[in-house]
Amino acid sequence: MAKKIGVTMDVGNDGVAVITISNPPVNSLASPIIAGLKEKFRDANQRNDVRAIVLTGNNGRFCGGFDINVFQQVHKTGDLSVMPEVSVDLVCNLMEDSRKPLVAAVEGLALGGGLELAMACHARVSAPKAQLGLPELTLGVIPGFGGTQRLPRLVGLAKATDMILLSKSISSEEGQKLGLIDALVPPGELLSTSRKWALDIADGRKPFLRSLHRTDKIGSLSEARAILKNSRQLAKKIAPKMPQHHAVIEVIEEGIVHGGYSGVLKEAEVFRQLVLSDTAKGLVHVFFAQRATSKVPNVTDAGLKPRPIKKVAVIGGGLMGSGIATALLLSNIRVVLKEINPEYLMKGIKTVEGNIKGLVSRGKLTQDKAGKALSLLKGVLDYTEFKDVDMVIEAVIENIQLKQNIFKELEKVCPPHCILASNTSTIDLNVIGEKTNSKDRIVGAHFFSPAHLMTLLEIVRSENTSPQVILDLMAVGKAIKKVPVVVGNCIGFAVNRTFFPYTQAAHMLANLGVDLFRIDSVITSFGLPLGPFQLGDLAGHGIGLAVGPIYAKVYGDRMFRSPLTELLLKSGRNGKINGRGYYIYEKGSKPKPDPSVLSVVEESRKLTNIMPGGKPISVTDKEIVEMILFPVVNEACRVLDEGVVIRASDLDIASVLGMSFPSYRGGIVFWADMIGPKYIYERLKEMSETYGSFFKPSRYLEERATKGMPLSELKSSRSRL
Ligand SMILES: CC(=O)CC(=O)SCCNC(=O)CCNC(=O)[C@H](O)C(C)(C)COP(=O)(O)OP(=O)(O)OC[C@H]1O[C@@H](n2cnc3c(N)ncnc32)[C@H](O)[C@@H]1OP(=O)(O)O
Ligand SMILES: NC(=O)C1=CN([C@@H]2O[C@H](COP(=O)(O)OP(=O)(O)OC[C@H]3O[C@@H](n4cnc5c(N)ncnc54)[C@H](O)[C@@H]3O)[C@@H](O)[C@H]2O)C=CC1
Repeated sequence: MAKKIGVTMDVGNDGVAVITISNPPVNSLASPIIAGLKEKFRDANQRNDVRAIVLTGNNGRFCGGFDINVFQQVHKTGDLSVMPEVSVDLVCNLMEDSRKPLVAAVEGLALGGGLELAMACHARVSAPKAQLGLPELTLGVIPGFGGTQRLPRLVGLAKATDMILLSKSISSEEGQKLGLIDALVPPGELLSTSRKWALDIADGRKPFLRSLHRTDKIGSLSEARAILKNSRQLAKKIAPKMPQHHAVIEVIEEGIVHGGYSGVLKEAEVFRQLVLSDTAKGLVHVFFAQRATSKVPNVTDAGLKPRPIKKVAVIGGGLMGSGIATALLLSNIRVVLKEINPEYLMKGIKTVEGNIKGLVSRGKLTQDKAGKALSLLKGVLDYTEFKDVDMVIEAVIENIQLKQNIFKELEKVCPPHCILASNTSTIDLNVIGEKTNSKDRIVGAHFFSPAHLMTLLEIVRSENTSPQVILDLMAVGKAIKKVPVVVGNCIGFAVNRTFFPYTQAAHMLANLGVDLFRIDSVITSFGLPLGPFQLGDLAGHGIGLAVGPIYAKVYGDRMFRSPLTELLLKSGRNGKINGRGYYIYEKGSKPKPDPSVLSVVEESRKLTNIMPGGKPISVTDKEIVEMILFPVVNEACRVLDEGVVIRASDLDIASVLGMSFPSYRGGIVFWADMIGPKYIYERLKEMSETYGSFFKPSRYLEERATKGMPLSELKSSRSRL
């Protein structure tokens, strides 16, 4: 069915014009909608039969803000002229300064430009539980329709800066307490109350308030400056590298010092500058990339419906199993947790309890909800309870034979509809299911540690996995608040495979004589939360040593074999787990670089003997970034070439959510395309000539560089999906 897009105006016998935005699904402010609003407001202001105006949105949603597709259009073309003039022309002149009173009738959500339109009205009536907020900073821009000026004037400066900097939404109930919402009424009374309110203003029974002209909530200049000082500190802490967080405070300050209208003008200017920033390009890409993961060809378009998953068995209550169980319980899914003996079972259950209590103590979960979640957990030592489970997620140790035996057993004890998922991080799913006749219901459910907090869920599909099973797992993933990304079956799947050169490149640099703490610091300055050495400490070096040979078996032609991990373990350093790795870990303090580890590095350097002429190489910070991340891009190219992901943006989202690649750089492939395949290819070629085949550019990269094509443009030839 065609989407009904437009703005309508109905004038009632009471003299109230109801202007309604229709642009499914969220009534975003696309250019025709903005043009329609201008036309209708002009019309309503001119018509003699209109005494007052109500603005609302169709289908229970007021408005989800400016159309983000327009940002993407600007990013593609660099042409800002497609951005309509809204802030002064529509919001100030036609709406706020209108002689006829205007009331916003809010339902569902008023976000970004949506809330900004509502704030330009002379009163706001809302249905309960509407979501109100200015999330523009998450897109690399600032509120651009006057929100930086009107929100502080309606809710106070401290609350407004908090909401804007943290992109935090509030409910209409909280909005009413703060003064953002004037009346809260049941949905059925929304329009009638709003009409009456508008007429009350017209007849002088209620005040005609223009938000931009208000000063009652701003306080004195010195009070405002103190709040803004705190906001600057907050911005520095939460977003040191984001231009929009710092810019928005300047814009708010302009309005405080020189008045709201001056603030609006500065806001418009800064907004247009930020739209073109690389940060906005990256974040807008991530917004759409995340939503695109919901569309899986031959699965989500196959006319299938997800089956209900009410009871799930998790096998293994170790690090991953306990985290997965936690995530399921928190979304009200019954969990059977199986372990091998009572001691390990108790440990697993205690870990789940600890995870849930941690959320309560951090204020993220109420005691009631925690109790409810834990009541859904049952620990077991055999398969009796498996007779009516809808899904099993196996999370035992990474051992092929053990997993094969478990899946053979599962086939016997689980009902025929039950999904059989493995959380393996490296083993081929075909190998895991080799001894079964249930290959169509075997699937990878690859969570990231800590599984109850990390949002990525890689759904690994073998050539036998049925579309229904994929769809069901996607639905469960969403229900437990993960972002499911469907990927193909290969060693390391999409994320671990793409990033296996990350640690190896860091080891190579350390063996070439570069200080490992400098490498970590350069990589964190680039935007990853941890450098490769600290990340290794966190995962534990035992794991690194165990998976090394698995990768070597398939990707051995492009591996750097570093003795560093083995030497580190020999010297009693397993990372954070035992308090010592490259860093020293003490309770209550930040990890400290351990200078004594340098003797281990020296030993490794002697064994590899790769320093040219026995002398450490000299590299710039930029070269460090390139030597570590270009091999990752190179492997990403192979992942794209082999069709391990459906689209390049899936790998972007997976790198952001699974590896914490900075979202403001748009993900690994987006970042590489911003730099340009040609440059990356040439640099890798130089590096491979100097340091060997680890850096050898892939065929895909070479082809894209030669043809001048972006890496993200896939040929759909060799898809595994
Ligand atoms: C002038 C300014 O100051 C600048 C702005 O307004 S910038 C925009 C500010 N607004 C926002 O940031 C809100 C962004 N949207 C959201 O957070 C969420 O989509 C939502 C809370 C509104 C709804 O969430 P949801 O119900 O889970 O649906 P969700 O899947 O996210 O979105 C549904 C569809 O609407 C689209 N959509 C949502 N908001 C949109 C927007 N503002 N513009 C364009 N498309 C939008 C999504 O891309 C998605 O499209 P597909 O179905 O084609 O993938
Ligand atoms: N550790 C990590 O960061 C990640 C690990 N994985 C994968 O998850 C799986 C589990 O890893 P971890 O939780 O780290 O291991 P772990 O060693 O912490 O836990 C494994 C648990 O499985 C139990 N177990 C073994 N055999 C069992 C059986 N037959 N029945 C029931 N329980 C059994 C063990 O007693 C142990 O408690 C592995 O396949 C691993 O590759 C996946 C993503 C990340």
